[in-house]
Amino acid sequence: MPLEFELAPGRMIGGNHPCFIIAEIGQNHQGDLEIAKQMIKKCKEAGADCAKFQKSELDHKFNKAALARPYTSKHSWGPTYGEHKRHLEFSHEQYRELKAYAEEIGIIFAASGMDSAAVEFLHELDVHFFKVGSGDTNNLPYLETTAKKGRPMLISSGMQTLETMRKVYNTVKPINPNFLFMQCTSAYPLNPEDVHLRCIQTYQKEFPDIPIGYSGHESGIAISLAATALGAKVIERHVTLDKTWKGSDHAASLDFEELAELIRRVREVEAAMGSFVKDMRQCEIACHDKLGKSVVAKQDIPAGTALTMDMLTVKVAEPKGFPPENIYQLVGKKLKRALEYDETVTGDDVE
Ligand SMILES: CC(=O)N[C@H](C=O)[C@@H](O)[C@H](O)[C@H](O)COP(=O)(O)O
Ligand SMILES: C=C(OP(=O)(O)O)C(=O)O
Repeated sequence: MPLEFELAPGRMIGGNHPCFIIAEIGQNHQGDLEIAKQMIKKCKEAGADCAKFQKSELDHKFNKAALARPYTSKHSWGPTYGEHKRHLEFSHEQYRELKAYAEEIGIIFAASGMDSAAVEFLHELDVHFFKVGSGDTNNLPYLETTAKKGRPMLISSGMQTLETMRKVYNTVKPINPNFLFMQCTSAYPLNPEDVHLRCIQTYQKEFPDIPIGYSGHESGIAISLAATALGAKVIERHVTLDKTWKGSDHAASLDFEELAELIRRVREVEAAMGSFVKDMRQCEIACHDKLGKSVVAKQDIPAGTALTMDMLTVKVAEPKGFPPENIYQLVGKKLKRALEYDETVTGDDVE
């Protein structure tokens, strides 16, 4: 059985617990603390379980040459990648303020630690769990030190192979049993044909003792709902105040109306998943009473006749009678009483 575990105080995930919805603010705050707070508030109002950021310690996440790389994209906040990232990076003090604000308005605060130093800071910050972004999923030393902190881990899987995910499982599992994998394809925005929802099922088969989630970078909500129907226990989606703003992730994000709609629909899909057992449901009885069919006489049939199929038909009948799924059991049975054309046949009418 897939594991259930407590992701945050009082909030279990996995099993039949409600899907945990992470609104990924990421770096869509444009480097502006007030925008970040406004977004946390909107995450809460939309009904998300968690508002999430990305914390990097830039000298740990990137080497010097990567920081010096020119970044000429229209989404760039500086001439080099380092300057771009520095513009988007909140300080420790600002993180403390954001976490306090999230707690004040009653939404779980989280951030992915984008390198081991960031994880160290988030651990000090006392986040409830660690999100491992796809960039660190094959970073085995990072996984080991993060797992040893003893907090639950949500491990994304963009840019990875199944072989690598097996290594990740074998690295984390012996240290920390409370983790899950999230299907993810790291492209922004993500085309439907690149989503590969079936990998959710691959993970469920390969790693049957952990819950599976979905981190999506597509547009719209349909694919995340399908992921829920396939059993995703955590859904993470980027959110934005404006999809047209500068920044690599805005176009692949949900606005807050879409986020609210996603959450409503996720709850609807969860309610609809129901039982593996097929049966007539209580709520179907009224329809069955009105439109359920019975066996009726296709002709006048004298008492004592041995029934044949050509004497019988199936109709919505009053009163209800013999169930059509058992009609062949009537063949050869003797009638105890005469039946008129169109009369309901009941079990009591035959010997
Ligand atoms: C793989 C990964 O980390 N992906 C993150 C999570 O989805 C993204 O938010 C990136 O941080 C973002 O797309 C980077 O954009 P730029 O390079 O413009 O800062
Ligand atoms: C990169 C991240 O997530 P994902 O890989 O799930 O998109 C993240 O959480 O920072």
